[in-house]
Amino acid sequence: MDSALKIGIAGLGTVGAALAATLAERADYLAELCGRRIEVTAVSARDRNRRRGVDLSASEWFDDPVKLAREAEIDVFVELIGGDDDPAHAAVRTALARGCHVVTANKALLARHGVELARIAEENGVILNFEAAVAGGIPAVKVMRESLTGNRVRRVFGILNGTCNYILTTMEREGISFDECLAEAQRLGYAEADPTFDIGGHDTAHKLAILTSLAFGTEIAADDIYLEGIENISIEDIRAAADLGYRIKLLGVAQRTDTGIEQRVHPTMVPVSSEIAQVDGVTNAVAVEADVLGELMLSGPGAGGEATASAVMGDIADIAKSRPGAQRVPALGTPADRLAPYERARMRSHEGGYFIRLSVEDKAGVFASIAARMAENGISLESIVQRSRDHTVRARPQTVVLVTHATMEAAVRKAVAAITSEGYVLGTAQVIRIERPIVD
Ligand SMILES: NC(=O)c1ccc[n+]([C@@H]2O[C@H](COP(=O)([O-])OP(=O)(O)OC[C@H]3O[C@@H](n4cnc5c(N)ncnc54)[C@H](O)[C@@H]3O)[C@@H](O)[C@H]2O)c1
Ligand SMILES: N[C@@H](CCO)C(=O)O
Ligand code: NA
Repeated sequence: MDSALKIGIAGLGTVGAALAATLAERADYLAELCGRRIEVTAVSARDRNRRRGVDLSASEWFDDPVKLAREAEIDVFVELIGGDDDPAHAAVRTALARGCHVVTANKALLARHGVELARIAEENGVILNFEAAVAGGIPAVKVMRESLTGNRVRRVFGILNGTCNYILTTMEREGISFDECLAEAQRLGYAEADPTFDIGGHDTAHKLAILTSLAFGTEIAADDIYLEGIENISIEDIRAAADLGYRIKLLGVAQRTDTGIEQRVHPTMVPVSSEIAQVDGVTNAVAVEADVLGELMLSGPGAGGEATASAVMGDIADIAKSRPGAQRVPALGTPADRLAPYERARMRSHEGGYFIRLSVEDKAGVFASIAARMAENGISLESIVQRSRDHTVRARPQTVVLVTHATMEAAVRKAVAAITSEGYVLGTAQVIRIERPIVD
């Protein structure tokens, strides 16, 4: 048997503790599979005394993860701290620069510094693996990076945040409030340390930026992704969507257009009959349209300690099995210095269907006025429905729900602004884009 692969784990929270426990529990099995033992020889976390359900007494303790990355006697540095800044950034750079392989689950770090880190890995002939950073336990990175090479991708999209999907599903199924659902997602270990990253869509944007680079061979461009979170999705929206045969999902979508690559994250309506609409709870999905392969959808556990530890363990085992020398394929699929510049398509040019929910005063002419403003902006309507709880009583406010045929984002914005300026709209118009699913 070859000499043991020594690993240092920085971050012993939900994922780090689950990883350490999993590696310990199946040490012999992994040794058999990899031809060498995987030993955790160094660890770092904030609280040395916290109970983590695994015996780490044989590992050297470092209070400073950067010191661990710089000085520990390790072959692989596993970064499970989180955040796009130091110490995670400094620790990963330090480890790569000194010739250690790196495995990370940190999508925020990769979205901001991924190209730089891939370059340092290539310069030093070491491996940078990050399967857990996109869609948790689903093998999405490897598929995009390796299995689809040679295809031209037209669109890649998915449910990339387990916390949001858990909230939306649980609100619909169990009628529990948004805040209660979020608290439960936090308790289950799905949410980020700061959950506004989840519900505000930032976490989905980080993962989308990485997926876009892998899918289109471009630099990672996380800034300025069009972003809307799920904070404003109410149970009324979920019910109105259901009445029309749709479910609401937070999707990250990247697609090639005539003017560049469109990247957007927003609540999206998908037909209830589609495969992606059935992806419930913490489950994630990644869907791809590729020219040789056709259509593909992967789904599976997207967050949580064990699911994420599974992806990290696979990345470590890949390194244990690899022969000395450089990575089989570059971290981002394309060598860092050959990544194409990212050309962003403007969101105003986005074309698709829209769901619009308006709360309006109950007075004569409103319905006709709404229809007229839509027509003036060249928007053709699939349906326009006035929803009133009691048709025998003139109740106010009234709800009007519109579904458009494919139209331009700019036209929808103009029409909604025109309707709002008429003075009969109460509150803010709710606009949710409709996505064509990959498998109906
Ligand atoms: N929880 C999930 O389901 C999940 C899934 C995929 C990816 N991730 C990613 O994995 C990483 C870890 O997530 P988590 O949920 O385990 O987070 P966590 O907050 O539970 O754990 C973070 C760990 O890092 C340690 N840490 C933080 N700052 C430190 C510092 N300055 N020095 C030393 N240690 C420090 C903490 O002590 C803790 O042990 C993040 O990048 C996260 O985005 C998490
Ligand atoms: N907070 C993330 C963890 C997995 O990346 C989520 O809920 O999907
Ligand atoms: Na993954």
